[in-house]
Amino acid sequence: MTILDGKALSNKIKDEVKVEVEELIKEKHITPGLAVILVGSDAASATYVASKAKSCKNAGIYSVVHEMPDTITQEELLETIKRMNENPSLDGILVQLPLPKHIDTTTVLEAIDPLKDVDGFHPYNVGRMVSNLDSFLPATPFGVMRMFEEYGIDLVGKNACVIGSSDIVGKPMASLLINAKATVTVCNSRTKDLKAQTLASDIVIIAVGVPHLLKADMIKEGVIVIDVGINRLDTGKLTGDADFEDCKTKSSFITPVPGGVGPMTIAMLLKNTVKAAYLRETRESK
Ligand SMILES: Nc1nc(=O)c2c([nH]1)NC[C@@H]1CN(c3ccc(C(=O)N[C@@H](CCC(=O)O)C(=O)O)cc3)C=[N+]21
Repeated sequence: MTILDGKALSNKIKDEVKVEVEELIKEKHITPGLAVILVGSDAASATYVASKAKSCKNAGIYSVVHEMPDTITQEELLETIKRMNENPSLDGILVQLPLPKHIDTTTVLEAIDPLKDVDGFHPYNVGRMVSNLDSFLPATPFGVMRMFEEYGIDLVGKNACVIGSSDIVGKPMASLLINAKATVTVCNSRTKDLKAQTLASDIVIIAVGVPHLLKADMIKEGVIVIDVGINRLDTGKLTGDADFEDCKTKSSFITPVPGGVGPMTIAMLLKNTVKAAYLRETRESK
């Protein structure tokens, strides 16, 4: 059994990004810039945003966190995005999710310039991703794919089960696996026999937000378990959607929580920001 060490791998990627940023500065005189919009005062969101800002700073990426109260109107938010779209020194724009209920998330995400869409949530990038064209890839599934690559995990012909069909994780994850020639099943809360699906799978990727949903009796010997869940228990401890101690007894590879997929998400966001900075000249000639 091998633990997929997302923490260590994310540090390696962050070092790569640092070098890429130095090159951009030296050769093109561009310092990559990321704008993060944070609406409201959710504690978890604020923590993630602070962590993103810190990682940017360490990598030499300029970042601004634009905080807005949850009383803001949708129009004010759209106006802010428009200004950021037009600001040439901001290469990436990220609107931290979830947004307050009175704001329509789709409208907001569609307002971001697709060439600055470092989250890869704009329909333009979603469409390109599904069509296997070059695009910004959503950071979490992108990070999972990078983990497979680094640990030499071959996806061709594998049965992969994605549990959870969100726009942010499940759907893009399924797309990337399909493009990698895996055979993909996507399950959701209405799936009739989840255990039948997981037992038939070589790879199980779970992203549902239910602590310890995946147990050893649901997986076959030698399975690869990717746990995207991050749940804070009453004790304050973080735990995943898989019962790690139980599932590891049958897994060939498994990600821990914390220290698995989470840190990869931030590393791939930095990668996407560098990619956006390389597009700066393309944007300006449009
Ligand atoms: N527009 C947008 N883009 C996002 O990418 C986005 C978002 N909204 N909203 C919230 C989710 C969540 N997310 C995480 C990033 C890092 C960790 C991470 O680094 N987790 C650490 C632990 C962190 C801790 O100790 O709390 C770990 O798993 O080891 C987790 C979760 C990005 N998200």
